[in-house]
Amino acid sequence: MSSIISRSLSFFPRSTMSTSQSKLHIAIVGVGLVGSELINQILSIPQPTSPFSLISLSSSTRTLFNPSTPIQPNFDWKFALKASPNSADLRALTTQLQQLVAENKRVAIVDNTSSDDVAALYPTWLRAGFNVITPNKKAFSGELELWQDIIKASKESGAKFLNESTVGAGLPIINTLKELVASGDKVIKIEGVFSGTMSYIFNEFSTGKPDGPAFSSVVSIAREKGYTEPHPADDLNGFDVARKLTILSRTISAFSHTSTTTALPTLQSFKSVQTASLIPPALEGIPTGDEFISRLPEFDESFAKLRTEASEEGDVLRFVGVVDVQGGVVKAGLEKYPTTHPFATSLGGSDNIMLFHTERYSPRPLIIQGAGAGAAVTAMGVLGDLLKLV
Ligand SMILES: NC(=O)C1=CN([C@@H]2O[C@H](COP(=O)(O)OP(=O)(O)OC[C@H]3O[C@@H](n4cnc5c(N)ncnc54)[C@H](OP(=O)(O)O)[C@@H]3O)[C@@H](O)[C@H]2O)C=CC1
Ligand SMILES: N[C@@H](CC=O)C(=O)O
Ligand code: NA
Repeated sequence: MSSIISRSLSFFPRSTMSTSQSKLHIAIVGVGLVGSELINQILSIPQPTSPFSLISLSSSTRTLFNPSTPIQPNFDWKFALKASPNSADLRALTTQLQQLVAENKRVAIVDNTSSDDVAALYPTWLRAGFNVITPNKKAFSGELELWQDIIKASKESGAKFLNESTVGAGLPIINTLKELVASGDKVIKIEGVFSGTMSYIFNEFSTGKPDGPAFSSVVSIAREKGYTEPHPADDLNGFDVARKLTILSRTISAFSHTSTTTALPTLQSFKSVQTASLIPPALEGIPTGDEFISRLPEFDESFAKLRTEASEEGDVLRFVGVVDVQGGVVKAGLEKYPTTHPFATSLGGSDNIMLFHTERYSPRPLIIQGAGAGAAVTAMGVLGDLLKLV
């Protein structure tokens, strides 16, 4: 991590980074796994030269806001946030941040929640001149109108939205895709393993042998490792992959300067993606992640049967996604691959792998692979976006 930070910092002349007026004022909303790690990473940048001033933190219940005394490395922010007399109020925070913009200060708001309500505020924040940085997929993969309003608001005000960690966590997926299409390349197809959780589950569960660990036990471990969404069903129903495919499709359409993407369907939301869920019907709609995990062992036998069938054909199971621009298809589901296929041989842990087939990268695709979930790599992608702003 530190090598990435020091490499990025060396891009910026020190004289432009040190005054508090010129620093980027950061307000963080959501201090769970990713949010806490992001705070650590921001505060690990040597303070005198840091381009950032961390001025506000919000959980779902409390807020700290103090632009005159930014948060410093040894400050016990967890205790201070819990003890704060100010309840969380994003409308009030918006007004406070507007005051900073009026004083010519640069502001970025970082959403580390998975909340639709927070995501719905992005157009307001962009119009107010705040840059929006987030690993939250909701706004970019939800209703088309919100996505269109975000693009419009960013164009109107010049404030940026950056969302690298929404696909492949810290892997450089969104930035690479934007550069490919903005430079005139034409995407033919993107395919791969887009879920760290699904990757971990099937790398462990389906190795080509007829038996192995119980499905429910690998799901529990994926959750303990911090790979899953707050509710693991959001991974297992394929919606997390469908959201990522929606983000990629919309990024292609929004940042291309050619009109060669006409076959690509305009997705009304991630629900328009053809998605094959792995949730047994009896577990649909279970409200909490804990209850979901406790009921999952009831279905271990049927998952074991799928594993045995694949193994008898010399195959492994992998959950994959495709954005087929030429064929006009966007889909996600469980597939079988021979044990010699790269999806079987080269993935480990929470690895994602994405193959970009483009006019320039043809016949051999551009391939990006590495950890695609986990707090450290996700926060790094968010910090990378913040560094792009300074
Ligand atoms: N974990 C990973 O590997 C990856 C995660 N992501 C994305 O990063 C985001 C965060 O994930 P993660 O940290 O794992 O999730 P967590 O559940 O650990 O953290 C989310 C936090 O958001 C807070 N929150 C919810 N609603 C609000 C609100 N209205 N205002 C302020 N805070 C709120 C919750 O706070 P409270 O505790 O107070 O309820 C919770 O602590 C998600 O969108 C996820 O999809 C993206 C890539 C990878
Ligand atoms: N739950 C997601 C986290 C990253 O987006 C995944 O498993 O990939
Ligand atoms: Na990424």
